[in-house]
Amino acid sequence: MVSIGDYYSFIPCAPGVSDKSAKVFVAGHRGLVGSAIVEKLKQHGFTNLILRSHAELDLTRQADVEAFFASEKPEFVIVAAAKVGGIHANNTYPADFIGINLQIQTNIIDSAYRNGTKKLLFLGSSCIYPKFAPQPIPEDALLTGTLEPTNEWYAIAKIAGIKMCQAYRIQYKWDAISGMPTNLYGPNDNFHPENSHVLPALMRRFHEAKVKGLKEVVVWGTGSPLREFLHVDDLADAVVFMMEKYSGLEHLNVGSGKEVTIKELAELVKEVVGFEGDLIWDTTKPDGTPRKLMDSSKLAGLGWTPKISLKDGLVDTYKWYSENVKQ
Ligand SMILES: NC(=O)C1=CN([C@@H]2O[C@H](COP(=O)(O)OP(=O)(O)OC[C@H]3O[C@@H](n4cnc5c(N)ncnc54)[C@H](OP(=O)(O)O)[C@@H]3O)[C@@H](O)[C@H]2O)C=CC1
Ligand SMILES: C[C@H]1O[C@H](OP(=O)(O)OP(=O)(O)OC[C@H]2O[C@@H](n3cnc4c(=O)[nH]c(N)nc43)[C@H](O)[C@@H]2O)[C@@H](O)[C@@H](O)C1=O
Repeated sequence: MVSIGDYYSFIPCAPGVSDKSAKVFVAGHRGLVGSAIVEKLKQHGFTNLILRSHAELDLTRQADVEAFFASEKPEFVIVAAAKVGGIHANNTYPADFIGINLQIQTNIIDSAYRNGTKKLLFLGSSCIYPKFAPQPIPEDALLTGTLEPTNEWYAIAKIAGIKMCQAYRIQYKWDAISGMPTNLYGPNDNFHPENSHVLPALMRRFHEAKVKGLKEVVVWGTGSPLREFLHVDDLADAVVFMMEKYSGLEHLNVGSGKEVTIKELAELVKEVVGFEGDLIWDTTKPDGTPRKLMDSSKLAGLGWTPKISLKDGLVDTYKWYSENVKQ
């Protein structure tokens, strides 16, 4: 039997982004993901990138976004702008995480469709899946169970983004696709002490402890949760790959396929940074989802695989941090 997904996965003459002079709008180009995508597009020879900083274009403002699309008419759009943060930020600012993300993605997706964009890629996150999803998590685990409470607001916004792309594909035969990255890291990450994700938070904390000669560093939770990490250059590579090769109703998982416990991650970051003191576990802080390893075999089946190991990626990120972040 042909499912609705199979039927609408094919749009006649759905264009991939192959013309290197095509106008490509990367929303959020100064962030971790957006900056890596811009570099990757340049490496692939794209010459006509449309970029706006947050100060130049506030994507939560519907009228401004509509005016921008009406005047620029980008042919391809990659949505890497969002309100993003780690477990503490998600848990502390639920209104921002649901409200800002719904506004940004809705404004961009609708304006892109109405102004003739040929293809749009929306980025979600592995937190869209139920807290106790089967592992590794297949795409069809979406909406099969209760979400992790620390990030349900953000997850609901991201699920709405996937569904909006699907609805526009079904109703308008428009080529909107979605990619769900696992936990990302790399140059240009957010190293805020409380609001960032675990990897940049620990890199900064270990680095500062090394510089100050401290004997101990506090790490949140029990250390037992498992996380899958992907270097942002691999994610950027997958994004360009999907823009060129994928046109389908279903969102695609983008992961490394490798998981570590937070304790193992902390030991690895400690080693790369060269901090020699002890780890103290603050179990008053939440662990979040116990495990979220994604099944990325659909993307692998199309021919994409990650290349950067966690160790190499950490060394690369710490080099960038040492050279670029004010001490
Ligand atoms: N980092 C991760 O581990 C993961 C990220 N993702 C997804 O990847 C995407 C990018 O995340 P990431 O690069 O990490 O996030 P960042 O916070 O590094 O970058 C987000 C970018 O969006 C911009 N932005 C935010 N709000 C607005 C606004 N109202 N108007 C214009 N620009 C705005 C930010 O600009 P400014 O800083 O000036 O506000 C920033 O440049 C998101 O969709 C996220 O959900 C998915 C899985 C994991
Ligand atoms: C990408 C993903 O990121 C978020 O989910 P998360 O994976 O739980 O994110 P996290 O990186 O903040 O934490 C991972 C683990 O690490 C532990 N942990 C230890 N020490 C620190 C620490 O110092 N900071 C942080 N942030 N976590 C720490 C922490 O307690 C947790 O067990 C979502 O909200 C959502 O944004 C999303 O989609």
